[in-house]
Amino acid sequence: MSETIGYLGPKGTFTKIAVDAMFNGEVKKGYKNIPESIDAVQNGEIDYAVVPLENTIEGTVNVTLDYLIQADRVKIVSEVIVPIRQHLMVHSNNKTQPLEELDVIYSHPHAIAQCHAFLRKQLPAVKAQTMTSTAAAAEYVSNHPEEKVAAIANHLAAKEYNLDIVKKDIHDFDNNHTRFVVLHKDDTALTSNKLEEKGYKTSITVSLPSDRPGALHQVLSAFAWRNLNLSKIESRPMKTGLGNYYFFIDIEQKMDDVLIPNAIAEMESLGCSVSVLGSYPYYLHSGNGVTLAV
Ligand SMILES: O=C(O)C(=O)Cc1ccccc1
Repeated sequence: MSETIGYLGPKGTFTKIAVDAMFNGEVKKGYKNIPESIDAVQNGEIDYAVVPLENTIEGTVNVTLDYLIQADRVKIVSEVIVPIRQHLMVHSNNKTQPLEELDVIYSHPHAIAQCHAFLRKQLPAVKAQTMTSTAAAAEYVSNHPEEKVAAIANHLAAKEYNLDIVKKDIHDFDNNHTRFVVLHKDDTALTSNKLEEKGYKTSITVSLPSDRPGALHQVLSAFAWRNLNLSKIESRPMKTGLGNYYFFIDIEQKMDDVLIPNAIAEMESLGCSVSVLGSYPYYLHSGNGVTLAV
């Protein structure tokens, strides 16, 4: 039986680009939001979910990180980094309308944030309003030719919803990439037969004991003296009170039998709670097919 892959839908999202980079002929199912796709893996309704974790311009996708920290029954099994190009698009009936006359520009909050300077400098009077995804914004614009609206989305969404790109590459910084992770119910790493492996990461969460001075320093030294390279450390509120945090940590190395388990044992002996979210290969999507013929 074919496997099912869940993603933030509808068709034409950046998450769908990540899905297509990692998977082939499997069944693909779009969800209205990221938590729904993570729940679907946890319930066994689908086999894998692909979710955005962080972006070079806008940083962490908090909803994904918070959900991953709480979702104890899913593991990260793979990662793909995708180049992101944001374009402004309108219904073809409105392609000659001056952009200053737009009432609303719709998109996903992360996409709006990635184009913040463009919107503020070039279209300061136009309202930016969030939608559940960039493709949902494109779909709305396609269904409302009578409204003075535009969407920020990718070239596939423009194609899928028959929209005209009126301004391309409106993201504020050229180096715009998003890191997507693949979630699964068990921790078997998922390798790609299409992309070249760039390396391996192990992701963990750590919560500190409440009243131990220097605990974070000691946690970091457990990695430092073992020469374990960290590529991300981010704190997120535990939601139990001000000052209580989880730390999400990426170690730039595959889980081994000695170094990482011993670092975890050292942190636990300090009174920390540690859980391993996954040890997985990561890939870079070349952006093939992302060039625009406009
Ligand atoms: O809305 C989308 O297309 C998504 O997949 C979420 C997202 C938004 C902006 C950059 C990367 C991912």
